[in-house]
Amino acid sequence: MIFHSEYGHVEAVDLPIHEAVLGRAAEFGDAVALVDGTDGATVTYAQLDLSHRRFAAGLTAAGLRKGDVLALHSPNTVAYPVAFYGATRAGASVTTVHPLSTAEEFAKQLRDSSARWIVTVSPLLEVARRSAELVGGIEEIFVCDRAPGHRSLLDMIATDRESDPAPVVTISPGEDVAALPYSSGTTAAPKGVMLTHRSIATNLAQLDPVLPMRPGHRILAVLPFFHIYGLTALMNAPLRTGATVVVLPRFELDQFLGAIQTHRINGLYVAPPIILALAKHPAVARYDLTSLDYIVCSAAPLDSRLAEACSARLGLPPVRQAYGMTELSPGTHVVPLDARNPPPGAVGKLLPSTEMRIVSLDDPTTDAPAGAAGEVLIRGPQVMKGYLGRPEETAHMIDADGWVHTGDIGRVDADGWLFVVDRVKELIKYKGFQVAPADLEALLLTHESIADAAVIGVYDEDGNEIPKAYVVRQPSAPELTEADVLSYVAEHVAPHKKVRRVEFIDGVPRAASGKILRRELRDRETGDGRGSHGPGK
Ligand SMILES: CC(C)(COP(=O)(O)OP(=O)(O)OC[C@H]1O[C@@H](n2cnc3c(N)ncnc32)[C@H](O)[C@@H]1OP(=O)(O)O)[C@@H](O)C(=O)NCCC(=O)NCCSC(=O)/C=C/c1ccc(O)cc1
Repeated sequence: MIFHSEYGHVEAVDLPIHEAVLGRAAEFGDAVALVDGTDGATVTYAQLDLSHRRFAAGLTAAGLRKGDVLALHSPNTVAYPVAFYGATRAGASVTTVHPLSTAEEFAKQLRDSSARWIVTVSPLLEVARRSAELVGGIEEIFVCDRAPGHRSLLDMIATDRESDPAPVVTISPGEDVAALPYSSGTTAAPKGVMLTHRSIATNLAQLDPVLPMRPGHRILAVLPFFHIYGLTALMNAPLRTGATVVVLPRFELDQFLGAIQTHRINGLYVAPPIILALAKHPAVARYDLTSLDYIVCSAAPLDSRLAEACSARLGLPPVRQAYGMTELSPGTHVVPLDARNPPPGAVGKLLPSTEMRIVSLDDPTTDAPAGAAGEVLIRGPQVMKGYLGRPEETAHMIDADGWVHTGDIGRVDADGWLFVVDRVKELIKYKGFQVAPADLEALLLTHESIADAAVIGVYDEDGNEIPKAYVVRQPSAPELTEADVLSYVAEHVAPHKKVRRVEFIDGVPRAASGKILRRELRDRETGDGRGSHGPGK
């Protein structure tokens, strides 16, 4: 059985993403597009429009050509959209990079994506330089602020390029890749997710009826733009509709609450750890948060009691969940802003032009019985083009009929609300960031005192899923401690991928094929086989 959207159909948006988003920028003119939440500096729509065109011209003058890949390596700043849309206007595909990636992680992404250009910020310049050295072939590293020896975006957009106008590059929206974020998927190697101009632009149109934005609306961008959630909900969607985006470089509770108060924020798009803070942290009481109209939460499972505590404390309608994934540009389900009594725990209803199946976990060719849980399959214009250079993994993810096998287990109630109840894929979500257990296992095995290792997700006291390692010591290394293991991993990975708990065991349970029997580890964790891989609902 195929579930269809009650919101009907939207036409595919056949525009380059910079046109789809900034097409009305001239009309919005002097309205404020972006506010730097750290110092209050503003960028108007007219300035954003002009500066991204100048940056495109600067990149073209530097030698960037259509089809080149540019790595954007920055926390959220007001320059981020200028760099992103400037690069796509010049014809580049933008691979977005976690600003806290280690040089090795960044180098892997540069190598896999064949990136030739980097845009970074001065505090991250050393990592960017080291990554570039590790791979070679990088033409130039630009900085969004200023650093000796590197061209600055600020100077490039200040240049009067009347004689060197923005390049005219012909883009095929359905074919050309606008964004190339990296996803851990289910395997160790992160994979480049090819999102075309059309798939991202169409997803914005699909979100319109359920999460409308408008001029005068003020949105706080604290989740990172480098992930598709932030890129879509916090950058593309508001800038397309004339709203104002207040930008913060990272989540720091007082700064975040202060920004809501100062900038009279209307809409928050967050992940579960922020709902936790809003529900429980004493600091929340010190700020005037009465400007808030709604909160949307996505990226990881949200406990419904926590959601309820948050909305009750702030006197808001129920927290709206949304569901999606990088491979889906990202949205497929949203609890609409105007839904009166969404059932607690629902992640939403199907977006327009999106189809879904719920298939049996034992036999994916058959549907699960009505109302029963099964794997969620999705089809629609927001489906990615594929994983860059990985046809087999693409075919594994998108079947011959165009269905994306999400790896999430869900059920649909009689009113069409989707509930995500578990996950079939071996992926840990730490605060909404993907962590592939196989990635950490491979790293642990490079430690000379570790004979074998397995990693699973367990839940901490706040309900966050965290990576836990089961480690078998080498017989020659009985002195290896938990602290040794934690610090070894921390030295080699971005902070969100850190192993946060260690248990030493005599042997990793494996099938005859060598595959780790994670279910046995989970059972061992909970004693009853439930709960260690679900948010406790
Ligand atoms: C803001 C969060 C929720 C919490 O921030 P945090 O507590 O500071 O933790 P971080 O995760 O940012 O940082 C990890 C660690 O690094 C540290 N850190 C941090 N920035 C620094 C620093 N600049 N220096 C040094 N140390 C630092 C930080 O303190 C922290 O330390 P620790 O507490 O030990 O974990 C953060 O985790 C976060 O942004 N999570 C969301 C990730 C995310 O966007 N995922 C989206 C995936 S795509 C998706 O799901 C799409 C869904 C979707 C569906 C439908 C739609 O319609 C739309 C979207």
